[in-house]
Amino acid sequence: MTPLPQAAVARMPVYLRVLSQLAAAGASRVSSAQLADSSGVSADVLRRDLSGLGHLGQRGVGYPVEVLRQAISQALGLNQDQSVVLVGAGHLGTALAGYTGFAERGLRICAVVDADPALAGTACGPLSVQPLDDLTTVVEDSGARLAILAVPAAAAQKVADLLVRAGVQGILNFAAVEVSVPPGVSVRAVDLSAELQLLAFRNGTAG
Ligand SMILES: NC(=O)c1ccc[n+]([C@@H]2O[C@H](COP(=O)([O-])OP(=O)(O)OC[C@H]3O[C@@H](n4cnc5c(N)ncnc54)[C@H](O)[C@@H]3O)[C@@H](O)[C@H]2O)c1
Repeated sequence: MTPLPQAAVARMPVYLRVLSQLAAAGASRVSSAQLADSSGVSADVLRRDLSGLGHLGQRGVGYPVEVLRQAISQALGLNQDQSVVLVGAGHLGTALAGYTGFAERGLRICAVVDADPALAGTACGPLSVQPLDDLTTVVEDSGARLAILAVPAAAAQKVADLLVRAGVQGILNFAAVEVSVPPGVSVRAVDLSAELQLLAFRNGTAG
């Protein structure tokens, strides 16, 4: 099967979330119109995206919810749990470590690392904080290929470098600074302030 286009991959988690909600509500089939509507895309875009997964839908009958959910999970590599190392056990890190919703999406925070010696060995969600000196071993031993950066901006690049050297290939960066990574490693930045500013602008509430 040809690889999915990047734009389609970016929309897959949204389809997956809607399908999970439908499955939880007991639905066994969904029409492309309904799935498209709930996902905020056009039916054409949805059909094109899902055609990359094989022939799963039937005209007039729709898609089988569970089969489609499995196919998307497999395409995203989520049918086997993805281990994620979390760096930074502060306010944000603690909230993320305690979030139970990751597991439902095939993601598992397997370790929490922090530079503050006072935090080493303390609880962060269900995990115990490990010292920064152990970061390389933690990544190597867990086999984690994903990491979350929840450290101050000033520390982000240094931690990203350590993570990449240890084998991490994807970083979700919450720090308000751009981090550079070598080719083959991906970074996605989360900036809630920017999202809120965008909403304020769109709603005309800015100024
Ligand atoms: N993107 C967003 O929308 C968003 C929202 C909230 C916070 N943030 C950012 O997330 C980061 C964390 O925020 P917070 O409120 O949890 O801060 P915090 O100060 O509560 O926690 C930061 C933690 O990082 C640890 N740390 C510092 N240097 C480190 C290093 N080199 N290696 C490992 N750990 C290190 C500290 O010991 C501390 O426990 C900050 O950069 C903040 O600006 C972003």
